[in-house]
Amino acid sequence: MAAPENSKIRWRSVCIGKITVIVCTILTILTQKCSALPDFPSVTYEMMYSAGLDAYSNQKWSDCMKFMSRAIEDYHFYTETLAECRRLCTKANKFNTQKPVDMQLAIFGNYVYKSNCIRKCKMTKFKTRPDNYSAEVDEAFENLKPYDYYQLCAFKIQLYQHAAAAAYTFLLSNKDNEAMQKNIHYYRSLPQVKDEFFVNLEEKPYQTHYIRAVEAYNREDWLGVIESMEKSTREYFKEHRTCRLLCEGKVEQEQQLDFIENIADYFIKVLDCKKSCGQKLDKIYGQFIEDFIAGCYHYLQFAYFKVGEFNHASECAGTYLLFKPGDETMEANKDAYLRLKGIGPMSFTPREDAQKHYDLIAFEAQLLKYIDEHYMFDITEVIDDDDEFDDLFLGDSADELDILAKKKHDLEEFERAHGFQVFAGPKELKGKKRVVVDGFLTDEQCGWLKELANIGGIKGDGYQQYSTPHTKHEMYHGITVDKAAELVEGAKINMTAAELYLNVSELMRQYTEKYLNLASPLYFHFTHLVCRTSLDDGEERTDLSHPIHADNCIMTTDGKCLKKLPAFIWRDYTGLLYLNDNFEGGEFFFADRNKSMQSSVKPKCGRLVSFQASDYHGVKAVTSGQRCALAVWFTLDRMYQETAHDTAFQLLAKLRENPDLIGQKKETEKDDSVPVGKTKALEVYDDSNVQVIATDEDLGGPQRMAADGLATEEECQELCKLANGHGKRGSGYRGHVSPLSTHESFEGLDVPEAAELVQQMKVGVKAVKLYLDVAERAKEFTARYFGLTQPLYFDFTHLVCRTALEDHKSNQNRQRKDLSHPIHADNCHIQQDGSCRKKPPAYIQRDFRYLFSHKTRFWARCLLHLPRFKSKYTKHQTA
Ligand SMILES: O=C(O)CCC(=O)C(=O)O
Ligand SMILES: [Fe+2]
Repeated sequence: MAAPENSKIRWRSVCIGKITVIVCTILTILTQKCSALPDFPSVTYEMMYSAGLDAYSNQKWSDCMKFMSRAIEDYHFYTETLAECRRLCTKANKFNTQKPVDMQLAIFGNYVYKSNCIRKCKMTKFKTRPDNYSAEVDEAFENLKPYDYYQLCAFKIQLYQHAAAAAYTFLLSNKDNEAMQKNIHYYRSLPQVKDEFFVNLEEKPYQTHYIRAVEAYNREDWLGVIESMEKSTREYFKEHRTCRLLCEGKVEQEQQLDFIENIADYFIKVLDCKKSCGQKLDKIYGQFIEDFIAGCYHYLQFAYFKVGEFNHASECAGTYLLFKPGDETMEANKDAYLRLKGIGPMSFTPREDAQKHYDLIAFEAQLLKYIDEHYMFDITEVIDDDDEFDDLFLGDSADELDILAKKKHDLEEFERAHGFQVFAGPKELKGKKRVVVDGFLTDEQCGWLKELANIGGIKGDGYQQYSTPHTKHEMYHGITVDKAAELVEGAKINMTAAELYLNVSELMRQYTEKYLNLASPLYFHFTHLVCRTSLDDGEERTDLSHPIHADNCIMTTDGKCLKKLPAFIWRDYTGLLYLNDNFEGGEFFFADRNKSMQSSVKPKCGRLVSFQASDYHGVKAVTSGQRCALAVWFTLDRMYQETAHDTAFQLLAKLRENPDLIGQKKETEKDDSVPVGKTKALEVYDDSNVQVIATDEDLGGPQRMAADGLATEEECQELCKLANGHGKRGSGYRGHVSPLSTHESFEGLDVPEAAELVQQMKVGVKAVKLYLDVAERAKEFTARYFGLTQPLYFDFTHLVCRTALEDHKSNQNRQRKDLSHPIHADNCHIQQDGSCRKKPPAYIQRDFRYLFSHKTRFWARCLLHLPRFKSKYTKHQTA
């Protein structure tokens, strides 16, 4: 059998730089004089541990033992004293929080006072002792590492009793440590090692008493049980308090945070630590005991019963039930006690200390649950914070309650007027702000919309033009509301169907807004009538029609909802209106962050389901037939509202006024409106030399990109020639020669000016066509790169050159401190506080901007100030 070894074979010095010098001096003192700690108040467990490690590596076994045991002793002294100071100061309050001018002020005032109290206490107890320990050393002590060294050093000098006890102590806290298991085994095999050598040197009083109580119980010594178990519970609460107080230590802070955020983050870490106290303490012989403290009262009630002290027995039964409500055995005992004389319901009032302990743990658990569900550890993570704001701002004054009642009444009126019936709410659907309402469409209306989708639907789910975007077993096709209006214009569908599409989506919007009781309006972000058609009817499938996802964030593998692009982070609510039920599968369902199903909704004609876009949801496989739905995503941000409704509305109004126009438009013209992503121009890029050289990450912000190769060298030269030869000074800046920097002149040529040049025969048509082509390329590439499914429009196109002025060509020029173009945004005015106001005279309609650049040999930098595009975002993450 192998001789004992240190559980961590590789030696790693934990010598702490700053203190090594001191340690060397102390070493000498300590090795000579192992006197009581107060003689050396400034010698800390950290120093002694370090000295012990030195002794260990120098094979000074006896010194190693001495230092390790002194280190352990000091660690106990230090932590107990620290807990004691914190305990003594818990009640140190100076400011009255009962009648405060400002509650927060009073609370923090008291913290200042408490902090002083703790500092004074530490000064008194620790005197000049340093109060700075490395997290690494503290962790070693928490894990009883010093016992590991101690056992090996003791073994080396054949102090088996010490070695066995230390090894055993270490093992109780490190059950899976194989090296120590082997050591214990070895020690046990030695003839000189007796069973009683294996003692737990870290046994706490509550554990000692508990063990005694159980032994007494086994002997049926009921008085013995009572005596020891009473002590055990008292000591347990004490130990628990100490453990919790020790959690109020230093916390590593990864980020620089605001005051309140800092406090909250700190508090959560402390709370997490406190929660672990139960796990840490509820152990006997290193074995975790479920419901430890409740179990103590079980023993007690039984022992009291045995000695005929029924009042105490009832009290302990009541205390047990506090921790384990509804426990059958104890309820039966309770019934039996109640039949005894002198025992009434009040006899079961839980013990005061137990009740206090319970209340604290329960409240902390509640807080932690809240934190778990709502706290944004990562600010990119989505939380359901709307309710909290509602809660915060909605007091319970009579006025506010009146408003609420009125809103509820309005909603009910709205439902009645339209014949809507709420089928399920938050309770059934297992999530707030979720609702299923029936009665939005008649069967006939569902038929029209379904037909509309089948006549005019475009392949894909509205975001990608693949016919099978989510599963290869189903085909998707859909139509937007503006396209539906175009179908009317092309005499492909009748007006009624398109009007219905427009109107029912508006009704969905209104209902969702009312149901959610929103203070600000909801806007359409994307409206899509979409069908999923099973491609292999009746086949066994394990996949989903739509995998679990959220509509406005990226679901991470650990279930977080990251509000980051490319998700549609501006989407706030989703409404799905179903059109049919004559298919198999296709149930909609809500899921939790572990992807477990919470509730499901069976689609049927006229059934609406509305929910928060951050809720996880999915669609079960459509195993046969076709499932159609009108899906609408709403946003609270007007900036993101789609134009499709306005376009459809206007076109339908025009067609109603001039029915002759219906069927007039030629097919070919219509083809231009195929969503971006499928145009010919774009397909060209698939094999072109365009290369994205920087993405949003490289460029430090979302929706940014830089690409090379959109024009060839010759094309660039050609464009520069056009700009240099014909650009107008100050073009675009009311003729100011140097509008942006006095060190540069600025020439530009917009598209009409370029066209005019052709007319005047100043330049050839080829050069201007190139100008237009390059602009078009950049526009298409932009749209494709950002996955836009609606066209971008040119707002302004400008071919410009900035030329360093002659006088600044010298060295002086290189030292210029100004910018060629001061920092600005293209569609808003930057305010002093850094925010950007989207208000005229800024070009608020501009959404994307592209610049083409070419450095010439001269001191000029030519730019094709490309379109400042107008767009609407209609991109979707692939679920
Ligand atoms: O059709 C449905 O029931 C849900 C579709 C969906 O979740 C989506 O398109 O994002
Ligand atoms: Fe969805």
